Amino acid sequence: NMVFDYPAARRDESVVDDYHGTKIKDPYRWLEDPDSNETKEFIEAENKITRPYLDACPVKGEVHERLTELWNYPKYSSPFRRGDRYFFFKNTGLQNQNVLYVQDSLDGEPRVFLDPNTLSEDGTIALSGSRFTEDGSTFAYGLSVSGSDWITIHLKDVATGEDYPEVLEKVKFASMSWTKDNKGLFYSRYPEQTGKTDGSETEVNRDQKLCYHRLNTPQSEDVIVVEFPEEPLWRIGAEVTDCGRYLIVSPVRDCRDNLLFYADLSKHPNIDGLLPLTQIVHKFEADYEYVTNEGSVCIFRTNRNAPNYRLIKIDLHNPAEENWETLIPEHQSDVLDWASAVDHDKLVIHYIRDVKSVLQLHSMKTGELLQSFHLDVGSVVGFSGKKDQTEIFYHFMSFLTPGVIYHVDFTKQPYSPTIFREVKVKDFDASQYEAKQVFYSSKDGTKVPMFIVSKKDLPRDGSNPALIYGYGGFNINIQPSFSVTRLVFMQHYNGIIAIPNIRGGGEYGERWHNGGRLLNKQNVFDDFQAAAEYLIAEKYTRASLLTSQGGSNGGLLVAACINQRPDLYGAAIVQVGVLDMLRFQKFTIGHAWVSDYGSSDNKTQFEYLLKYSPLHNIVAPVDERHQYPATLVLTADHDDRVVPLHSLKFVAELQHVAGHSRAQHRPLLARVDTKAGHGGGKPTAKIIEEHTDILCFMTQALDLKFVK
Ligand SMILES: O=C(NCC(=O)N1CCC[C@H]1C(=O)O)OCc1ccccc1
Repeated sequence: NMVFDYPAARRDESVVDDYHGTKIKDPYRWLEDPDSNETKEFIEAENKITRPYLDACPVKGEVHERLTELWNYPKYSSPFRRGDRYFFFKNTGLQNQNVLYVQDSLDGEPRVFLDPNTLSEDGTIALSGSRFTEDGSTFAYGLSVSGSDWITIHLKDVATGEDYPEVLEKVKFASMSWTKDNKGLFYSRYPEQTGKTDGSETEVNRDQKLCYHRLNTPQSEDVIVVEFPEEPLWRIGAEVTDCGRYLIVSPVRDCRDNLLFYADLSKHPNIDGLLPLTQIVHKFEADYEYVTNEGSVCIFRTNRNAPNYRLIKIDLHNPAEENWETLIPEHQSDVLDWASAVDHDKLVIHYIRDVKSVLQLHSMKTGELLQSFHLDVGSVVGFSGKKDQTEIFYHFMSFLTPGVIYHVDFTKQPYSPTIFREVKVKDFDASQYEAKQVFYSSKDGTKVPMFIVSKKDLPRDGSNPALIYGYGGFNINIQPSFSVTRLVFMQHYNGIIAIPNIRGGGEYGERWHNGGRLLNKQNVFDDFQAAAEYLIAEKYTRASLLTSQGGSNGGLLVAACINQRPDLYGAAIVQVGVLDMLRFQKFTIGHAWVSDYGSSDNKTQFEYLLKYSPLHNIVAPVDERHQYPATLVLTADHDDRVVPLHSLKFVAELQHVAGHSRAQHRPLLARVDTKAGHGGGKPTAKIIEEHTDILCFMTQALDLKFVK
C-alpha cells in the first residue's frame, strides 16, 4: 500500500470549550476560517495527496468514458402550462445545466426560453427557483453561482424574452409568489450583512424578511410586508392562494413544524407596508402545507394528530382548531406525501406505500377516492397540473427505468394515463438487472426495508463489491431513482447497490422520523450497521468489498458508522457531511437542524451529541481489523448549506489520530472542490468528474476489477 504523508496540520491545544461543565478541546478551530492562508494551505496540501491517488487509478479513463457515454441520454421534465404556453426542461444529455423550452402547444415547435448554459463558460451558474405570473406574462427566476444557496432574482418578459432592469439581491431560502394581478412578487430576503455573501462565508443566516416587489421598479423600493424581529432565526414562507385573495404566511424556525397566519389582500389593494396578519396556528407542533382553497375554506396537508399526514379544511373566517374538518383522513400505513388541486374539483394525491409511489385521484369536495393511476414499482419524481387546468403530467422513475412521463386529459372519460414521453439509455438492457425490496431486522428488532439492485444471477458467495447508501433524517424519503453512476458500478464491477430506508426519514411518516432524531439518533446508525451486517450475512458481499456512501446528513451517518464499526466497511464516502455536532448551529443555516439533532446548548442533548459526533469519536485502530476503511471526505468551497469546515476538521483529526497509526494502511483522504457547493445546481461536467473520482477511489482502495 502507498504510505501517506498526511499534512501536519497545526493543533492548537489552547482551544478548549466548556459545555455545561465538560471541557472539550477543538485543536483545529482555526480551520473554521475559510479565508485564512493557513486554511487555504491546508486544503491545497490535502488535494495534493488526494489528486495523485485518484489519478493513479488504472481504469480512470474507462470509468470517465463509460460514465459520459451512459450519461448522454436526453432528460426531460413534465411539461407545464403557464398562461397559454407550455414549458418544459430538457437536457440533451451532457449539457451542464438543463434548458427551459417554450411551445405554443404540446406538439408545437419548442423554442429555447432560458438557457443557463449561456450564463457561464463552465456551467457553474444554475437556475434555482422560478415562478410565472398567473397569466404567464412574466417569469421570475433565481440564479445561483458556484452551488451557493444565495440567489439573485431576475424578471423576464415572457413574450419578448427581455429581462426587466431590476435584480433582487440577498435572497436565500425564498418562497416566491406573485399577486394574481401579475404586478408584483412576494419573496423572502436577508438584510445587508458585512462581509461576503457569495456562499464561501460561514456567517449565520438571520433576520429574514418577507418583501413585496413591484415589477419594473428598483429593489430599493420593495416593501417589507411580514417580519418577526423578535425571532431572528425564523424563515418566512408565503404563498398567494389560488383565488388570489389571501396570502398564507408560514414561519418555520427549524426543519419541521410551522405556524400559520394569513393576510386578506383584498383589503390592501396597495401593498405599501406591513400586512395585518390573522394567526390560525399558534404553536410549533406540526407541519401545515397549503394545498388549495374554495372561498375562505383552505385545504392543508398536515401531520397534526396524524403522523402519516392527512388533509384538513380550515375556514379562515372561523379558524379555531375545533372548527377544523378532516377532508382525507390519515391512512393507517400509507404516508400522504403531497396533494395538488386539478380540474377545478379534484385532488391528485401522492402516497408512499412501503417506500413505493401510489398516485390517486380524489374528490376535492368529499375527499372520496375517485380512481388510482397504475404505477410500476418506483417513484413519481415530477408532477405538473393546476386547479384551473384540465390535464396533468407526472414523471415516473425507478432503479431500472430512466424516465416515463404520463399525461391525463380530464376532458375525456375514463381518465386514462397515456405515455407522453419515454427516455431510453443507450445500450442499457434493464432485463439484465433486478431490483428487489427486502426487510431486515435492526438492533432493536425494528423491521427496516432495503432496496437491493444488481445484475441478475450474481453468485451469492460474498465475492461481489457492494455500495450501501443512506441518509436517515429530516423526514426525507429515499425512493427508487435511476442513476448512471450506480449502473456503471453494477455493469462494470458486478457491484450490488443497497439502499436501506433507515429511520430518521419519512418513509413511514412522523413515527419513522421521530424514531431517528434527537435522542433516538443512534437508531439511524444501528439501522445502517444492521443493513451492512445483513448484506454480509446473506453473502451479497463481504466487509472488505463494502463501501458506504452518504451526503450531508448522510455524511454524518457514514462518518459516525465508521467510527463505531470500522470493521464493517472496506471504504467510506463522506460527502459534504455534518461532522462537528457540537458547533454545527453556529454557521449559516445550521441552526435550522436542531429539530433533528438538538443542540450542544442543551445539556442533555450535548451529552448525547458528544457520544456520536464524528469529529469527537475518532479512535486510533488497535489492530488492522479495526483500522478505518479507506475514507474519502468530499466538500467544496461554496458549500454554504454544510460549510466545508466540518470536513476539514474531521479529516485533519482522522489523519492525525488514525492516519499515523501503524495499523492504518488504508488511505484517509479529502477532496475539496472549487466553484462548487452542497450539490444543488452542480454542472454535469463536475458531477461526472466527482463520480469518476469516487469510483476510482473505490477501485483503488478495494482493488476492484473493472470488466468491460
Ligand atoms: O437546512 C435546510 N435543510 C436541511 C439540510 O439541508 N440539511 C440537514 C442536515 C444537513 C443538510 C443536508 O442533509 O442536506 O434547508 C434550509 C431551509 C430553508 C428553508 C426552510 C427550512 C430549511
